[in-house]
Amino acid sequence: MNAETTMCNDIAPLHFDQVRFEHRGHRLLMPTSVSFSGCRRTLIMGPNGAGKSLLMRLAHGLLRPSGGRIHWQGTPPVQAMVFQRPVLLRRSALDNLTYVLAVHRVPRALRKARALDALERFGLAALAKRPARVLSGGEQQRLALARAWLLNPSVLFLDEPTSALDPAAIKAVEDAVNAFHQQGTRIIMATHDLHQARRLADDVLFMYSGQVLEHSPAEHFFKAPQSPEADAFIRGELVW
Ligand SMILES: Nc1ncnc2c1ncn2[C@@H]1O[C@H](COP(=O)(O)OP(=O)(O)OP(=O)(O)O)[C@@H](O)[C@H]1O
Repeated sequence: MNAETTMCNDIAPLHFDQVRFEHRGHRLLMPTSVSFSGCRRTLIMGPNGAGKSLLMRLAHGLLRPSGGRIHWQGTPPVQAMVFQRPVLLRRSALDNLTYVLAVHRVPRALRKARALDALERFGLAALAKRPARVLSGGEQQRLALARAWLLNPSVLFLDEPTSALDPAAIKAVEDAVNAFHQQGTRIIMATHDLHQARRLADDVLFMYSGQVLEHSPAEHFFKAPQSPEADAFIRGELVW
């Protein structure tokens, strides 16, 4: 067993046990039981409105379930989340990163060097002084990833992080996702981009209309989906 496998096995599994979510009388997530373990790249797929973001927000603790139980089997790991539209402070790219380090009580003397190092890693060194909010969509997303990188998360949630990006920016984000994975981070990422899922997924969780219809290894999912909805989705015939 290599060091990476050992490290990943140390990340607590996350279990959903009959978790449901309702809002104003509408059941948006049907009772769902799924688990996330190891350091796999799990891609949550499904058409618009299927409940992908909802599931991720519940998993990351941003929403409370209406019923059922979400629990980490062991010590809850360090987690970070990257959103479709990054939420950045009205400060420079560099200051967005030093701010996070300050919040996490990293000694002041170390902050700038660490932040510059993260900017460099994500190809943003030349933009360090630029206001974060004027960066392009792809640059903002890389800045959000750099910010997550500073936290050294064991679990990284990404909610459709490339949906507004051009092909080069998509590749940069996917390379970053793989860099996290290679350092031993469990990836849980929502997308409706089939090509992206084929490139990245170790396993696929397919959602449709507030239900998880399948959770299977990527190879199985793409070759032999178990539900007619997933089959239609893979053939590009299921839009919502
Ligand atoms: N916090 C919330 N409160 C009330 N309704 C919500 C909440 N979050 C999501 N919804 C609703 O739940 C349904 C599922 O939304 P969700 O954003 O999870 O879908 P999705 O699969 O991520 O879709 P998309 O691919 O379009 O982003 C939608 O009908 C949405 O309007």
